Amino acid sequence: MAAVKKAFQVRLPPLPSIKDVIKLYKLRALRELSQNFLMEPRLLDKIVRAAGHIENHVVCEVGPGPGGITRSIVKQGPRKLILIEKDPRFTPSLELLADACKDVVDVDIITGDILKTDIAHFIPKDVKCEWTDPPPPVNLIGNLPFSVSTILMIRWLEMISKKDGPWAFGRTRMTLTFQKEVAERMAARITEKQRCRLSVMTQNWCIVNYKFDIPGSAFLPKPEVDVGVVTLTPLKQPIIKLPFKLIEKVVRQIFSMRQKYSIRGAQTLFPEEVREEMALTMYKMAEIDPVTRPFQIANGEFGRLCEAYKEIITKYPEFENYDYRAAKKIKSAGEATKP
Ligand SMILES: C[S@@+](CC[C@H](N)C(=O)[O-])C[C@H]1O[C@@H](n2cnc3c(N)ncnc32)[C@H](O)[C@@H]1O
Repeated sequence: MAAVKKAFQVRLPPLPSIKDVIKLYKLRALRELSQNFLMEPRLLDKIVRAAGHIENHVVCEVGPGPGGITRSIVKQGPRKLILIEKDPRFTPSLELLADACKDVVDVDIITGDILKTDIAHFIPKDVKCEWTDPPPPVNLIGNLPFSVSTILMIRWLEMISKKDGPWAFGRTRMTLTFQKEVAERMAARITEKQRCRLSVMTQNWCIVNYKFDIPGSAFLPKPEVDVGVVTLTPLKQPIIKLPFKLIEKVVRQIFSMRQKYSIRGAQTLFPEEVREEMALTMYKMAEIDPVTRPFQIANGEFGRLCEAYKEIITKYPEFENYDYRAAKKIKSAGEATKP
């Protein structure tokens, strides 16, 4: 099948509709793989448009499923398409599409788990840009499976912090869908209801742009929640310039008691005997009011708290590996075995 490339749109030869593809290959949606298919071409195009200019770009799509978004991507004339799909039942329909556009787009179909796939391996080396340059001609796009979206985002943020994987090529942009609540958390600013660990972590490395909502009714089968479309562009400089794991630990513990004074969460960074004293020192060094609630702390203020924590653990290295949850488990196991 020959595909014709126009100025800004690739016209594909006629293909069966996504609905027919699902019927043809008997693709009953699997709940365990968070399969909710988007059928409406207008919405599929809208997601891809949110990614901005992708003509001649290398595009990696996560979870293409029957290929609805994939078709919209192809129409924009990317140079190369990398499709990562865990469910092998979709391979024939993706191969059908790859064959239909083989004259204009080079398509790699990878049947595998996004959490175990080294995307960078499939990205041509010549797209590499400097970190401070505008983003490289590489885009990650996906109507993500709900079951992996948050884990994936945290992993990708760690890769961004290390300029690793798809970010070894520069500030690779992402256009992704999340459960509406998760998307709102990622974008939540100081004092907003959804503000949480994910807000601080995401905003520390990326500009988060909440684009639009998609109602659950647009998917087949209909999920119980609506969906939010978000674009993420890595920042040239993170707000907190410290190692990912240190920031994650401080932010996680501070948000562990969301409704309490934030110092209560910060105390859990230290062993019981020194907890109150050390957390107070940390707050004094950072010049943060201990009675502030976690969602009232700005990203830059979290930065000062992380710097203060780093100074404390440099002075007292014995606190560095303190793990509140593990210590609590050991304590309660000890109490359970007491006569
Ligand atoms: C919400 S559906 C989206 C399907 C399609 N892109 C659409 O918009 O209609 C999520 C897709 O991700 C796939 N998937 C689930 N877990 C995955 C994983 N760990 N790695 C790669 N793909 C995965 C599912 O099989 C499914 O095709």
